[in-house]
Formats: sequence, C-alpha cells, structure tokens
Amino acid sequence: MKVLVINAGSSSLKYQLYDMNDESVLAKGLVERIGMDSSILTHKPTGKEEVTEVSEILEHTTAIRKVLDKLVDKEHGVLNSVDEIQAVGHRVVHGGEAFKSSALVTPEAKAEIRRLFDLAPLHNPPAISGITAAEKNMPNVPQVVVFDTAFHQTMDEKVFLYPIPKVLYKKHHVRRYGMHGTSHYYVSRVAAEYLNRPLEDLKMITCHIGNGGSLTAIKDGKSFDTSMGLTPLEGLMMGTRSGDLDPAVVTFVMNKEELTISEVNSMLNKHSGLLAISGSSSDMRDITDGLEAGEPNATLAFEMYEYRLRKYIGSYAAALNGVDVIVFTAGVGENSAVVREKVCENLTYLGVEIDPELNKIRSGEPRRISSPNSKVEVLVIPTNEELVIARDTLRIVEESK
Ligand SMILES: Nc1ncnc2c1ncn2[C@@H]1O[C@H](COP(=O)(O)OP(=O)(O)O)[C@@H](O)[C@H]1O
Ligand SMILES: CC(=O)OP(=O)(O)O
Ligand SMILES: [Mg+2]
Repeated sequence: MKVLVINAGSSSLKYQLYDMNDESVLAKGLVERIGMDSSILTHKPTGKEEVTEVSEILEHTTAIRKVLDKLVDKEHGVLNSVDEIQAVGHRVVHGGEAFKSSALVTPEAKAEIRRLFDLAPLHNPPAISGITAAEKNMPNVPQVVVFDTAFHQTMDEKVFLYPIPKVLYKKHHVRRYGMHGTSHYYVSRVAAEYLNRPLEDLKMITCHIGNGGSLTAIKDGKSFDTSMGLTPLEGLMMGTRSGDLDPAVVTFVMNKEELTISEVNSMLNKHSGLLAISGSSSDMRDITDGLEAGEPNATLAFEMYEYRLRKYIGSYAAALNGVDVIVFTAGVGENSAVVREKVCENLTYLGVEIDPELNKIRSGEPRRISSPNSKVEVLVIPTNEELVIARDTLRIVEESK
C-alpha cells in the first residue's frame, strides 16, 4: 500500500510518500510560505534530483494539488497516477482526551479536532486545512489522524492535573496533555532495540528538541510525565516560545503593557525563547555560531536554554527515581553536539559521562555517545514521526476494511 503522510503547519506543508510493502520513502518534500507572495515547493523524489518551484500558493488545497502534480510528474514523479495513493495520514498536534490513539477521519473526528482549536491555536487549524485539502484532492481515499497527545494519555491524574480549581478540568478540560508523543514513542522503542534491552526495564528520559521542544519521562514503556502542557507553550525554552514562567507574569505584563489575549499569546509563542534573548535568531545554528564568536546575547540565550533543559532532566530523574537512558532527538538534539555536551557536562551526579569523540560524530543512524563507564546510556536517535504516522495509517485502514 502507498501512504501519503502530511504534516500541515500554518504556512507550510511537509509530506512523505511511503511504499508500505518495504516502508521505503518514494518521495518527500515541503511547501513553504503558503499564503504569502511567493510560495516555494521543494520536492525530493528518492534516487532523483531535488526540484524547487516558486509559485503563488494561497491555501492548503492548492498546495496539496501541486504536491500531487509533482508525484505524477513525467520527469520528477514517482507514481503513474494519483490513484496509486491508497491512504493519507495526517499529523494532528492536539487530540485532547477524546483521542487516545490514531483514528479514521470522519465528520465526528473533524468536529472534535475543531473543538480543540483553542488548545492548539498554532497547530490544529492548519491540520484541519490539510485534512480538508486532502479530501478535496483525493475524495475516495481513506484518511487517518495521528495525534501528538495520544502517547501521553497514560499519564496519571496526579501528573496531568494542575493544582487549580478542579471545576476548570471538568468544565474546560484544563490539564497537561503533552505533545511530540509520536516522536517520544518512536525514539523510546528504537532506543530499547538499539540497547537490546526490554523497554519495560528501562527508566528513560527522551529529549525532543527541535523548533518546539519537550521532554518525556518514560517508565514501563509508557509516558509517565512530559514537559508540554495544556498547549505546546509549557516546559523548555524553545526557538520562539518561552516555556515555563511564573503565570503571574502574563497578567502583570498584560496590565502594564495593555496587551490583549491574542497579543500576549503571540508574545509568548512567537516572540520569546531563543529569539527574544538573542535578539536575532530562533535557530540554534545561529545561536551556537554566536556562542563560538563570543557574542554576549547569543551566549546568554544558549546558557539559558541549556540550563533549563538540564533542570528538566534532573527533575525527571527525580520523578522516575533514577534514569537508565537519556535520548536526544529532533533538529537540535540530533545535530547540536555542543548542546548535548554542555547538558551532559553537568549531569555527572547522575553518573552521566559522554565520550567527546563519539558525541562529535555526525550520522543519521541511532548511536551511543556515552562512554563505557557511564552509569546512564546516552543515545542520539534520529526521530521519524512520519514513519509512525504511515504505520498507524496502514493499520487503521486495514482494520476498517
Ligand atoms: N546542525 C545543527 N546545529 C544546531 N541546531 C540545528 C542544526 N540543524 C538543525 N538545528 C535546529 O533544529 C531546529 C529544527 O528542528 P526540527 O526538529 O526540524 O523542528 P520542527 O519539526 O519543529 O520544525 C532548527 O530550528 C535548528 O535550530
Ligand atoms: C507541538 C509542537 O511544538 O510541534 P512543533 O515542534 O512541530 O512546533
Ligand atoms: Mg517537529
């Protein structure tokens, strides 16, 4: 079965086409700047040259049509006909408490995802745009939704509740949900396989640090605690998101600066984090360049990011009463040796010892960066959320037949 995986953002759409017979990627790509002046489509068919096309793409329906055109293109295509695509899998960030696992797209499922717009304003609306666009372009193809929150539905009440009036949970479902679950799920499984040890025996802390970032404490193979909360704003300092702060900061700043809800949301989600402290970039590559050049604002941004990440690792080691494995993944976790080095440098009290040479190796494969003496296995595991989405899509479509 050929499965198309779609990860729709507000102004972007990432895709991967899988042949599930051998789980090979036939093509992948990205549409950027949807709705802006000139949109860019980058299409990479496996074994052929990458192509880039600039055109006007005002919304997701056009974006998906252009992607389908590329997939059947004579020169750059990998399919004879769009009909070869037998299922579409979508990443949806927020599934609330309604979705404990992946599901077939139905009118009810879409209505539920819409009800959750408030809880993931940056992520769920584009996901619905992606689903609607795929339905319009491929009306007879089954669609599946895979949720970032689903893996975290195993958290205990004492972990997921906030210490605020309980009526807010009953009335408005205010609680910790957690995100990036597909990634935390995937890397924890690959880590156990890599170590050749039963997942159930391992206390694991998985660090998904990309543009957004979250940590998960994993016990018995299940999510025990995770740093994102009601929305993807809580927890670590991120590219443009603040992460944890005193909730009183919000009302204080709203009052002093006369900000509306939408303005304060935008400040905390889009104008905070690395971007705010460095004053120049949300991209860790720029921050570490600045660090190496001794630029003071980038250095402070880096130090805050590393310190907050390390504090979370320490708190999850306490939550699990120890840790056997620490996993780094996603854009920063997979690529930034300096972030991994600085974090681990100050985790010696846990028995963490990394091998500086192993840490420097660049590779797309799962790898160990801890030394043989380390009491904790420290691994870099490249994540693959798309593969998990494709597998779930295949399973659910087969089950529904
Ligand atoms: N070589 C690198 N060194 C440091 N950071 C990197 C490197 N490559 C990518 N990154 C970071 O990874 C981030 C993107 O991570 P990714 O997981 O792809 O994010 P998302 O899925 O949220 O878009 C970038 O913002 C960049 O900061
Ligand atoms: C939930 C979330 O933060 O996702 P991303 O890292 O893709 O922005
Ligand atoms: Mg991501």
